[in-house]
Amino acid sequence: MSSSTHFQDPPSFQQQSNEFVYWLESNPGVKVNPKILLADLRSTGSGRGVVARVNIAEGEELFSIPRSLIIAVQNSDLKGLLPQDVESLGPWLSLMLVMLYEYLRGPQSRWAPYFRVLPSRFDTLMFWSEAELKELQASAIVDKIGKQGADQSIIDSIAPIVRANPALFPPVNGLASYDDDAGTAALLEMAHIMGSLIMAYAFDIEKAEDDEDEGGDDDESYMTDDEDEQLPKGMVPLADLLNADADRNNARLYQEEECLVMKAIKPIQEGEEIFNDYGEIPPCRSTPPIRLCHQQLRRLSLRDVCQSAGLPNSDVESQPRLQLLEEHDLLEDGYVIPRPAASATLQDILPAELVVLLTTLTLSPEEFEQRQSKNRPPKPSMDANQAGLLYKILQSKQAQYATSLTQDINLLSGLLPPNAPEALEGPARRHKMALQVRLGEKEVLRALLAMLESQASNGSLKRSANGDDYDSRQNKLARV
Ligand SMILES: C[S@@+](CC[C@H](N)C(=O)[O-])C[C@H]1O[C@@H](n2cnc3c(N)ncnc32)[C@H](O)[C@@H]1O
Repeated sequence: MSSSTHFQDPPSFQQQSNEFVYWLESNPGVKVNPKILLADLRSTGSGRGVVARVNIAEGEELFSIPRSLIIAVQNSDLKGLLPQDVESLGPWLSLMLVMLYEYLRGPQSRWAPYFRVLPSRFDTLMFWSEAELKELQASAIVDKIGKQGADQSIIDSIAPIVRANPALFPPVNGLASYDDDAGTAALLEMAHIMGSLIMAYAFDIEKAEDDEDEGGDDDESYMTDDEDEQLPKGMVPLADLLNADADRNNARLYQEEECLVMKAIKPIQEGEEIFNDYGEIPPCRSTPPIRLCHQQLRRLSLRDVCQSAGLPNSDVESQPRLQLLEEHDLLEDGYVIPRPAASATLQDILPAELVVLLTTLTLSPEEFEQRQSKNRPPKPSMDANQAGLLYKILQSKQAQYATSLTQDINLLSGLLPPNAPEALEGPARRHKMALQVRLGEKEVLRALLAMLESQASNGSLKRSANGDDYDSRQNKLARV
Protein backbone atom coordinates (compact mmCIF):
# COMPACT_ATOMS: atom_id res chain seq x y z
CA MET A 1 0.00 0.00 0.00
CA SER A 2 2.88 2.33 0.56
CA SER A 3 3.27 2.18 -3.17
CA SER A 4 0.81 5.06 -3.19
CA THR A 5 3.04 7.26 -1.04
CA HIS A 6 6.35 8.92 -1.76
CA PHE A 7 8.94 9.39 0.92
CA GLN A 8 11.10 12.49 1.11
CA ASP A 9 14.70 12.21 -0.05
CA PRO A 10 14.80 8.40 -0.48
CA PRO A 11 18.63 8.10 -0.21
CA SER A 12 18.42 9.54 3.34
CA PHE A 13 15.61 7.19 4.34
CA GLN A 14 17.57 5.37 7.06
CA GLN A 15 19.20 8.53 8.35
CA GLN A 16 15.78 10.16 8.67
CA SER A 17 14.55 7.13 10.61
CA ASN A 18 17.56 7.33 12.94
CA GLU A 19 17.12 11.05 13.48
CA PHE A 20 13.43 10.56 14.13
CA VAL A 21 14.08 7.88 16.77
CA TYR A 22 16.81 10.01 18.36
CA TRP A 23 14.45 13.00 18.48
CA LEU A 24 11.61 10.87 19.82
CA GLU A 25 13.65 9.39 22.65
CA SER A 26 15.02 12.80 23.63
CA ASN A 27 11.51 14.00 24.49
CA PRO A 28 10.67 13.75 28.20
CA GLY A 29 8.27 10.95 29.01
CA VAL A 30 8.88 8.91 25.86
CA LYS A 31 9.73 5.26 26.45
CA VAL A 32 10.78 2.99 23.61
CA ASN A 33 11.41 -0.66 24.37
CA PRO A 34 14.90 -1.57 23.04
CA LYS A 35 13.36 -4.80 21.75
CA ILE A 36 11.81 -2.97 18.80
CA LEU A 37 13.26 -1.21 15.82
CA LEU A 38 11.99 1.13 13.13
CA ALA A 39 12.70 -0.78 9.93
CA ASP A 40 13.04 -0.01 6.24
CA LEU A 41 10.39 -2.19 4.60
CA ARG A 42 10.40 -0.49 1.22
CA SER A 43 11.49 -3.70 -0.47
CA THR A 44 8.11 -5.21 0.43
CA GLY A 45 6.19 -2.06 -0.48
CA SER A 46 5.45 -1.28 3.19
CA GLY A 47 7.54 1.86 3.68
CA ARG A 48 8.61 2.11 7.28
CA GLY A 49 7.38 -0.37 9.84
CA VAL A 50 8.24 -1.59 13.31
CA VAL A 51 9.91 -4.96 13.80
CA ALA A 52 10.83 -7.04 16.87
CA ARG A 53 14.60 -7.26 17.44
CA VAL A 54 14.11 -10.17 19.86
CA ASN A 55 11.16 -12.17 21.17
CA ILE A 56 8.54 -10.06 22.92
CA ALA A 57 6.03 -11.40 25.42
CA GLU A 58 2.31 -10.81 25.25
CA GLY A 59 1.35 -7.71 27.23
CA GLU A 60 4.81 -6.14 27.03
CA GLU A 61 4.90 -2.40 26.52
CA LEU A 62 6.47 -1.53 23.18
CA PHE A 63 6.53 2.22 23.56
CA SER A 64 4.80 5.01 25.35
CA ILE A 65 4.20 8.49 23.91
CA PRO A 66 3.12 11.34 26.18
CA ARG A 67 -0.04 13.08 25.07
CA SER A 68 1.90 16.35 24.91
CA LEU A 69 3.96 15.01 22.00
CA ILE A 70 0.99 14.35 19.71
CA ILE A 71 0.55 16.83 16.87
CA ALA A 72 -2.85 18.12 17.88
CA VAL A 73 -4.60 21.44 18.26
CA GLN A 74 -4.08 21.33 22.02
CA ASN A 75 -0.31 20.96 21.68
CA SER A 76 0.48 23.50 18.99
CA ASP A 77 1.34 27.15 19.67
CA LEU A 78 -1.01 28.06 16.85
CA LYS A 79 -3.97 27.95 19.19
CA GLY A 80 -2.64 30.93 21.13
CA LEU A 81 -1.55 32.86 18.04
CA LEU A 82 -4.89 33.14 16.29
CA PRO A 83 -7.87 35.19 17.46
CA GLN A 84 -10.36 32.50 16.39
CA ASP A 85 -11.09 29.23 18.13
CA VAL A 86 -9.19 26.71 15.99
CA GLU A 87 -11.10 23.76 17.44
CA SER A 88 -14.37 25.11 16.13
CA LEU A 89 -13.19 24.16 12.63
CA GLY A 90 -13.86 20.55 13.58
CA PRO A 91 -11.43 17.66 13.98
CA TRP A 92 -10.26 17.42 10.38
CA LEU A 93 -9.80 21.02 9.45
CA SER A 94 -8.36 22.09 12.79
CA LEU A 95 -5.66 19.43 12.58
CA MET A 96 -5.06 20.30 8.94
CA LEU A 97 -4.50 23.94 9.88
CA VAL A 98 -2.18 23.01 12.74
CA MET A 99 -0.20 20.68 10.49
CA LEU A 100 0.09 23.35 7.81
CA TYR A 101 1.41 25.77 10.41
CA GLU A 102 3.91 23.30 11.84
CA TYR A 103 4.99 22.11 8.40
CA LEU A 104 5.61 25.66 7.21
CA ARG A 105 7.73 26.36 10.28
CA GLY A 106 10.23 23.85 8.89
CA PRO A 107 13.10 23.23 11.30
CA GLN A 108 11.53 25.62 13.84
CA SER A 109 8.71 23.18 14.47
CA ARG A 110 9.18 20.90 17.44
CA TRP A 111 7.92 18.10 15.19
CA ALA A 112 10.37 18.74 12.31
CA PRO A 113 12.14 15.33 12.55
CA TYR A 114 8.71 13.66 12.61
CA PHE A 115 7.57 15.50 9.47
CA ARG A 116 10.72 14.26 7.74
CA VAL A 117 9.66 10.62 8.06
CA LEU A 118 6.15 11.25 6.80
CA PRO A 119 5.42 10.94 3.09
CA SER A 120 5.38 14.20 1.18
CA ARG A 121 3.54 13.07 -1.92
CA PHE A 122 0.69 10.71 -2.50
CA ASP A 123 -0.73 8.88 -5.45
CA THR A 124 -4.20 8.97 -3.95
CA LEU A 125 -6.85 10.00 -6.46
CA MET A 126 -7.13 13.43 -4.90
CA PHE A 127 -3.86 14.24 -6.64
CA TRP A 128 -4.58 12.74 -10.05
CA SER A 129 -5.07 14.90 -13.12
CA GLU A 130 -8.23 14.63 -15.23
CA ALA A 131 -6.32 12.59 -17.82
CA GLU A 132 -5.03 10.18 -15.17
CA LEU A 133 -8.52 9.76 -13.72
CA LYS A 134 -9.87 8.97 -17.18
CA GLU A 135 -7.68 5.87 -17.19
CA LEU A 136 -9.89 4.44 -14.46
CA GLN A 137 -12.71 4.35 -17.02
CA ALA A 138 -16.00 3.36 -15.38
CA SER A 139 -14.50 2.67 -12.00
CA ALA A 140 -16.89 3.75 -9.27
CA ILE A 141 -14.07 4.94 -7.06
CA VAL A 142 -13.87 8.04 -9.24
CA ASP A 143 -17.22 9.10 -7.77
CA LYS A 144 -15.79 8.88 -4.29
CA ILE A 145 -12.88 11.27 -4.57
CA GLY A 146 -14.82 14.17 -3.13
CA LYS A 147 -12.16 16.57 -4.33
CA GLN A 148 -14.53 19.41 -5.05
CA GLY A 149 -16.09 19.26 -1.60
CA ALA A 150 -12.68 19.05 0.04
CA ASP A 151 -11.37 21.98 -2.02
CA GLN A 152 -14.40 24.00 -1.00
CA SER A 153 -13.91 23.23 2.71
CA ILE A 154 -10.30 24.32 2.47
CA ILE A 155 -11.18 27.49 0.58
CA ASP A 156 -14.01 28.38 2.95
CA SER A 157 -12.38 27.52 6.26
CA ILE A 158 -8.61 27.26 5.95
CA ALA A 159 -7.71 29.80 3.25
CA PRO A 160 -9.15 32.88 5.04
CA ILE A 161 -7.08 32.12 8.16
CA VAL A 162 -3.94 31.38 6.17
CA ARG A 163 -4.31 34.51 4.03
CA ALA A 164 -4.95 36.76 7.02
CA ASN A 165 -1.84 35.52 8.82
CA PRO A 166 1.09 35.51 6.39
CA ALA A 167 3.59 35.63 9.24
CA LEU A 168 2.25 32.33 10.57
CA PHE A 169 1.71 30.76 7.15
CA PRO A 170 4.53 32.09 4.96
CA PRO A 171 3.96 31.64 1.22
CA VAL A 172 6.00 28.84 -0.36
CA ASN A 173 7.82 28.48 -3.68
CA GLY A 174 8.58 32.21 -4.04
CA LEU A 175 4.88 33.10 -4.08
CA ALA A 176 3.97 36.58 -2.88
CA SER A 177 0.84 35.38 -1.08
CA TYR A 178 -1.86 32.75 -1.05
CA ASP A 179 -4.35 35.26 -2.45
CA ASP A 180 -4.16 34.77 -6.22
CA ASP A 181 -4.80 31.66 -8.31
CA ALA A 182 -1.24 30.37 -8.03
CA GLY A 183 -1.31 30.93 -4.26
CA THR A 184 -4.65 29.20 -3.93
CA ALA A 185 -3.42 26.23 -5.96
CA ALA A 186 -0.30 25.92 -3.79
CA LEU A 187 -2.37 26.13 -0.62
CA LEU A 188 -4.82 23.49 -1.86
CA GLU A 189 -1.96 21.18 -2.77
CA MET A 190 -0.35 21.51 0.67
CA ALA A 191 -3.68 21.21 2.47
CA HIS A 192 -4.47 18.00 0.56
CA ILE A 193 -1.11 16.57 1.54
CA MET A 194 -1.94 17.30 5.18
CA GLY A 195 -5.45 15.88 4.65
CA SER A 196 -4.00 12.70 3.15
CA LEU A 197 -1.57 12.37 6.05
CA ILE A 198 -4.41 12.75 8.51
CA MET A 199 -6.45 10.16 6.63
CA ALA A 200 -3.69 7.58 6.62
CA TYR A 201 -1.80 8.38 9.82
CA ALA A 202 -3.87 10.27 12.39
CA PHE A 203 -5.67 8.69 15.32
CA ASP A 204 -8.89 9.68 16.97
CA ILE A 205 -7.69 10.89 20.34
CA GLU A 206 -9.88 10.16 23.31
CA LYS A 207 -9.80 12.86 25.92
CA ALA A 208 -7.91 12.15 29.11
CA GLU A 209 -10.46 11.41 31.80
CA ASP A 210 -9.92 14.57 33.81
CA ASP A 211 -10.12 16.77 30.71
CA GLU A 212 -13.49 18.40 31.02
CA ASP A 213 -13.32 20.68 27.99
CA GLU A 214 -15.97 19.52 25.60
CA GLY A 215 -14.89 21.48 22.53
CA GLY A 216 -17.26 23.18 20.16
CA ASP A 217 -19.47 22.31 17.28
CA ASP A 218 -17.62 19.75 15.21
CA ASP A 219 -19.92 19.71 12.23
CA GLU A 220 -17.44 20.95 9.69
CA SER A 221 -15.50 17.89 8.75
CA TYR A 222 -12.92 17.71 5.99
CA MET A 223 -14.33 14.96 3.86
CA THR A 224 -16.71 12.95 5.92
CA ASP A 225 -20.04 13.20 7.57
CA ASP A 226 -19.60 10.11 9.66
CA GLU A 227 -20.97 10.76 13.12
CA ASP A 228 -18.37 8.92 15.09
CA GLU A 229 -15.73 11.11 13.47
CA GLN A 230 -16.13 13.75 16.09
CA LEU A 231 -13.23 12.96 18.39
CA PRO A 232 -10.27 15.29 18.04
CA LYS A 233 -7.60 13.90 15.79
CA GLY A 234 -3.90 13.79 16.37
CA MET A 235 -0.70 12.53 14.80
CA VAL A 236 0.97 10.14 17.24
CA PRO A 237 4.69 9.79 16.49
CA LEU A 238 5.87 6.19 16.10
CA ALA A 239 2.40 4.75 16.73
CA ASP A 240 1.57 5.73 13.18
CA LEU A 241 4.65 4.08 11.75
CA LEU A 242 3.23 0.66 12.50
CA ASN A 243 1.57 -0.90 9.53
CA ALA A 244 -1.77 -2.65 9.84
CA ASP A 245 -2.77 -6.17 9.05
CA ALA A 246 -6.11 -7.51 10.17
CA ASP A 247 -4.90 -11.12 10.25
CA ARG A 248 -1.44 -10.62 11.68
CA ASN A 249 -2.11 -7.80 14.12
CA ASN A 250 -0.16 -8.29 17.32
CA ALA A 251 -0.15 -4.87 19.00
CA ARG A 252 -2.68 -2.32 20.18
CA LEU A 253 -2.57 1.30 21.25
CA TYR A 254 -4.04 2.06 24.67
CA GLN A 255 -5.00 5.63 25.46
CA GLU A 256 -4.02 6.24 29.05
CA GLU A 257 -4.28 9.35 31.19
CA GLU A 258 -0.89 10.85 30.37
CA CYS A 259 0.39 8.68 27.55
CA LEU A 260 -0.59 6.57 24.59
CA VAL A 261 0.91 3.13 25.09
CA MET A 262 1.48 0.49 22.44
CA LYS A 263 1.45 -3.03 23.85
CA ALA A 264 1.99 -6.48 22.40
CA ILE A 265 -1.30 -8.35 22.40
CA LYS A 266 0.36 -11.62 21.41
CA PRO A 267 3.82 -13.08 21.79
CA ILE A 268 5.94 -11.61 18.98
CA GLN A 269 8.90 -13.50 17.56
CA GLU A 270 12.28 -11.98 16.76
CA GLY A 271 12.22 -10.47 13.27
CA GLU A 272 8.42 -10.34 13.07
CA GLU A 273 6.73 -7.14 11.97
CA ILE A 274 4.56 -5.46 14.59
CA PHE A 275 1.11 -4.60 13.29
CA ASN A 276 -1.28 -2.29 14.98
CA ASP A 277 -4.88 -3.23 15.47
CA TYR A 278 -6.77 -0.38 13.86
CA GLY A 279 -9.98 -1.74 15.38
CA GLU A 280 -10.53 0.02 18.63
CA ILE A 281 -8.90 3.38 18.17
CA PRO A 282 -8.05 3.36 14.53
CA PRO A 283 -6.31 5.94 12.44
CA CYS A 284 -9.19 8.03 11.27
CA ARG A 285 -11.97 5.74 10.25
CA SER A 286 -13.38 8.19 7.79
CA THR A 287 -14.21 8.09 4.15
CA PRO A 288 -11.39 5.95 2.88
CA PRO A 289 -8.51 7.98 1.56
CA ILE A 290 -9.30 6.62 -1.88
CA ARG A 291 -6.28 4.44 -1.75
CA LEU A 292 -6.09 2.22 -4.73
CA CYS A 293 -7.20 -1.06 -3.24
CA HIS A 294 -6.99 -2.71 -6.59
CA GLN A 295 -8.41 -6.15 -7.18
CA GLN A 296 -10.43 -6.02 -4.01
CA LEU A 297 -13.76 -4.37 -4.14
CA ARG A 298 -16.41 -3.54 -6.60
CA ARG A 299 -18.65 -0.61 -5.79
CA LEU A 300 -21.97 -0.29 -7.56
CA SER A 301 -23.56 3.08 -7.26
CA LEU A 302 -27.24 3.57 -6.53
CA ARG A 303 -27.38 5.43 -9.83
CA ASP A 304 -26.11 2.34 -11.71
CA VAL A 305 -28.75 0.19 -10.05
CA CYS A 306 -31.61 2.63 -10.69
CA GLN A 307 -30.64 3.13 -14.31
CA SER A 308 -30.70 -0.59 -15.04
CA ALA A 309 -33.96 -0.97 -13.15
CA GLY A 310 -35.53 1.55 -15.49
CA LEU A 311 -36.06 4.32 -12.94
CA PRO A 312 -35.77 7.76 -14.52
CA ASN A 313 -33.34 8.86 -11.80
CA SER A 314 -32.04 7.94 -8.36
CA ASP A 315 -33.47 10.93 -6.46
CA VAL A 316 -35.00 9.68 -3.29
CA GLU A 317 -37.61 12.45 -3.25
CA SER A 318 -39.06 11.51 -6.61
CA GLN A 319 -38.76 7.72 -6.37
CA PRO A 320 -41.23 6.17 -3.90
CA ARG A 321 -39.39 2.85 -3.85
CA LEU A 322 -36.18 4.53 -2.79
CA GLN A 323 -38.10 6.66 -0.34
CA LEU A 324 -39.51 3.60 1.39
CA LEU A 325 -36.01 2.21 1.90
CA GLU A 326 -34.60 5.57 2.93
CA GLU A 327 -37.27 5.93 5.62
CA HIS A 328 -36.08 2.65 7.09
CA ASP A 329 -32.43 3.58 6.77
CA LEU A 330 -31.89 0.83 4.21
CA LEU A 331 -30.67 2.93 1.31
CA GLU A 332 -27.00 3.42 0.46
CA ASP A 333 -25.46 5.52 -2.26
CA GLY A 334 -23.20 2.66 -3.26
CA TYR A 335 -22.72 -1.03 -2.62
CA VAL A 336 -19.40 -2.75 -2.13
CA ILE A 337 -19.19 -6.29 -3.44
CA PRO A 338 -16.05 -8.19 -2.49
CA ARG A 339 -14.19 -10.34 -4.95
CA PRO A 340 -15.88 -13.74 -4.60
CA ALA A 341 -13.76 -16.48 -3.10
CA ALA A 342 -13.83 -19.81 -4.92
CA SER A 343 -16.45 -21.32 -2.62
CA ALA A 344 -18.55 -18.18 -2.13
CA THR A 345 -22.20 -17.97 -3.08
CA LEU A 346 -24.06 -14.84 -4.11
CA GLN A 347 -25.72 -14.85 -0.71
CA ASP A 348 -22.30 -14.73 0.94
CA ILE A 349 -21.02 -11.74 -0.93
CA LEU A 350 -23.96 -9.51 -1.77
CA PRO A 351 -24.60 -6.87 0.87
CA ALA A 352 -28.06 -7.21 2.42
CA GLU A 353 -28.82 -3.57 1.56
CA LEU A 354 -28.23 -4.27 -2.11
CA VAL A 355 -30.46 -7.34 -2.04
CA VAL A 356 -33.25 -5.42 -0.33
CA LEU A 357 -32.91 -2.70 -2.97
CA LEU A 358 -33.11 -5.28 -5.75
CA THR A 359 -36.10 -6.83 -4.01
CA THR A 360 -37.86 -3.49 -3.70
CA LEU A 361 -37.17 -2.55 -7.30
CA THR A 362 -38.54 -5.83 -8.58
CA LEU A 363 -41.80 -5.75 -6.63
CA SER A 364 -44.85 -5.60 -8.83
CA PRO A 365 -46.78 -2.30 -8.63
CA GLU A 366 -49.43 -4.03 -6.53
CA GLU A 367 -46.89 -5.54 -4.16
CA PHE A 368 -45.15 -2.22 -3.83
CA GLU A 369 -48.39 -0.38 -3.11
CA GLN A 370 -49.13 -2.84 -0.35
CA ARG A 371 -45.69 -2.40 1.15
CA GLN A 372 -45.95 1.34 0.84
CA SER A 373 -49.34 1.51 2.52
CA LYS A 374 -48.00 -0.53 5.45
CA ASN A 375 -44.75 1.43 5.35
CA ARG A 376 -42.91 -1.86 5.44
CA PRO A 377 -39.99 -2.65 3.14
CA PRO A 378 -39.74 -6.20 1.78
CA LYS A 379 -37.38 -8.76 3.27
CA PRO A 380 -34.27 -9.21 1.12
CA SER A 381 -34.67 -12.15 -1.20
CA MET A 382 -32.69 -13.38 -4.15
CA ASP A 383 -34.85 -15.15 -6.65
CA ALA A 384 -34.86 -15.11 -10.43
CA ASN A 385 -36.19 -11.54 -10.53
CA GLN A 386 -33.52 -9.98 -8.39
CA ALA A 387 -30.85 -12.06 -10.10
CA GLY A 388 -32.14 -10.90 -13.49
CA LEU A 389 -31.94 -7.28 -12.45
CA LEU A 390 -28.49 -7.73 -10.96
CA TYR A 391 -27.33 -9.39 -14.15
CA LYS A 392 -28.55 -6.44 -16.16
CA ILE A 393 -26.86 -3.95 -13.80
CA LEU A 394 -23.54 -5.77 -13.98
CA GLN A 395 -23.69 -6.09 -17.74
CA SER A 396 -24.41 -2.43 -18.19
CA LYS A 397 -21.58 -1.58 -15.79
CA GLN A 398 -19.26 -3.81 -17.80
CA ALA A 399 -20.22 -1.97 -20.98
CA GLN A 400 -19.18 1.36 -19.46
CA TYR A 401 -15.48 0.46 -19.58
CA ALA A 402 -13.70 1.56 -22.72
CA THR A 403 -11.47 -1.52 -22.87
CA SER A 404 -12.09 -5.20 -22.26
CA LEU A 405 -10.56 -7.35 -19.59
CA THR A 406 -8.34 -9.08 -22.14
CA GLN A 407 -7.15 -5.78 -23.56
CA ASP A 408 -6.24 -4.61 -20.06
CA ILE A 409 -4.35 -7.80 -19.30
CA ASN A 410 -2.30 -7.25 -22.46
CA LEU A 411 -1.76 -3.57 -21.69
CA LEU A 412 -0.62 -4.35 -18.17
CA SER A 413 1.78 -7.06 -19.20
CA GLY A 414 3.30 -4.56 -21.64
CA LEU A 415 4.21 -2.27 -18.76
CA LEU A 416 7.58 -3.04 -17.21
CA PRO A 417 8.58 -4.06 -14.64
CA PRO A 418 5.63 -6.37 -13.97
CA ASN A 419 5.39 -6.38 -10.17
CA ALA A 420 6.96 -3.17 -8.99
CA PRO A 421 4.80 -0.09 -9.21
CA GLU A 422 7.48 1.75 -7.20
CA ALA A 423 9.87 1.41 -10.08
CA LEU A 424 7.58 3.37 -12.37
CA GLU A 425 7.53 7.10 -11.94
CA GLY A 426 5.24 9.92 -12.96
CA PRO A 427 2.37 9.26 -15.35
CA ALA A 428 3.46 5.67 -16.09
CA ARG A 429 3.10 4.78 -12.44
CA ARG A 430 -0.44 6.10 -12.18
CA HIS A 431 -1.29 4.61 -15.57
CA LYS A 432 -0.31 1.22 -14.20
CA MET A 433 -2.27 1.78 -10.99
CA ALA A 434 -5.36 2.75 -12.98
CA LEU A 435 -5.00 -0.34 -15.14
CA GLN A 436 -4.76 -2.54 -12.06
CA VAL A 437 -7.84 -0.95 -10.52
CA ARG A 438 -10.06 -1.25 -13.57
CA LEU A 439 -8.74 -4.72 -14.36
CA GLY A 440 -9.53 -5.87 -10.82
CA GLU A 441 -13.04 -4.48 -11.14
CA LYS A 442 -13.61 -6.16 -14.47
CA GLU A 443 -12.48 -9.47 -12.99
CA VAL A 444 -14.97 -9.09 -10.15
CA LEU A 445 -17.72 -8.21 -12.61
CA ARG A 446 -16.94 -11.23 -14.72
CA ALA A 447 -16.91 -13.53 -11.68
CA LEU A 448 -20.27 -12.20 -10.51
CA LEU A 449 -21.84 -12.59 -13.92
CA ALA A 450 -20.55 -16.15 -14.09
CA MET A 451 -22.06 -16.91 -10.69
CA LEU A 452 -25.42 -15.55 -11.78
CA GLU A 453 -25.30 -17.54 -15.00
CA SER A 454 -24.46 -20.73 -13.21
CA GLN A 455 -27.23 -20.21 -10.65
CA ALA A 456 -29.70 -19.52 -13.44
CA SER A 457 -28.67 -22.62 -15.38
CA ASN A 458 -28.66 -24.99 -12.41
CA GLY A 459 -32.12 -23.80 -11.42
CA SER A 460 -31.14 -22.68 -7.95
CA LEU A 461 -32.91 -19.34 -8.38
CA LYS A 462 -36.59 -19.55 -7.60
CA ARG A 463 -39.22 -17.83 -9.69
CA SER A 464 -41.31 -15.29 -7.88
CA ALA A 465 -44.58 -16.41 -6.32
CA ASN A 466 -46.77 -14.94 -9.04
CA GLY A 467 -44.62 -16.39 -11.79
CA ASP A 468 -43.55 -13.05 -13.25
CA ASP A 469 -40.11 -13.05 -14.68
CA TYR A 470 -37.76 -10.14 -14.38
CA ASP A 471 -38.53 -8.61 -17.78
CA SER A 472 -42.28 -8.60 -17.38
CA ARG A 473 -41.88 -6.98 -13.97
CA GLN A 474 -39.55 -4.44 -15.50
CA ASN A 475 -42.24 -3.40 -17.92
CA LYS A 476 -44.65 -2.93 -15.06
CA LEU A 477 -42.07 -1.13 -13.00
CA ALA A 478 -41.47 1.38 -15.76
CA ARG A 479 -45.12 2.33 -15.44
CA VAL A 480 -45.02 3.00 -11.69
C1 LIG B 1 -0.07 4.58 9.49
S1 LIG B 1 0.97 4.52 8.11
C2 LIG B 1 2.08 3.22 8.47
C3 LIG B 1 3.53 3.60 8.22
C4 LIG B 1 3.94 3.64 6.78
N1 LIG B 1 4.32 2.30 6.34
C5 LIG B 1 5.10 4.60 6.52
O1 LIG B 1 6.11 4.16 6.02
O2 LIG B 1 4.96 5.78 6.80
C6 LIG B 1 -0.22 3.88 7.05
C7 LIG B 1 0.26 3.67 5.65
O3 LIG B 1 1.17 2.59 5.65
C8 LIG B 1 0.89 1.72 4.57
N2 LIG B 1 0.51 0.42 5.14
C9 LIG B 1 -0.24 0.18 6.23
N3 LIG B 1 -0.35 -1.13 6.44
C10 LIG B 1 0.33 -1.75 5.46
C11 LIG B 1 0.59 -3.11 5.16
N4 LIG B 1 0.11 -4.11 5.89
N5 LIG B 1 1.36 -3.37 4.09
C12 LIG B 1 1.85 -2.38 3.34
N6 LIG B 1 1.66 -1.06 3.58
C13 LIG B 1 0.89 -0.75 4.63
C14 LIG B 1 -0.20 2.37 3.75
O4 LIG B 1 0.42 3.12 2.73
C15 LIG B 1 -0.86 3.28 4.72
O5 LIG B 1 -1.40 4.40 4.08
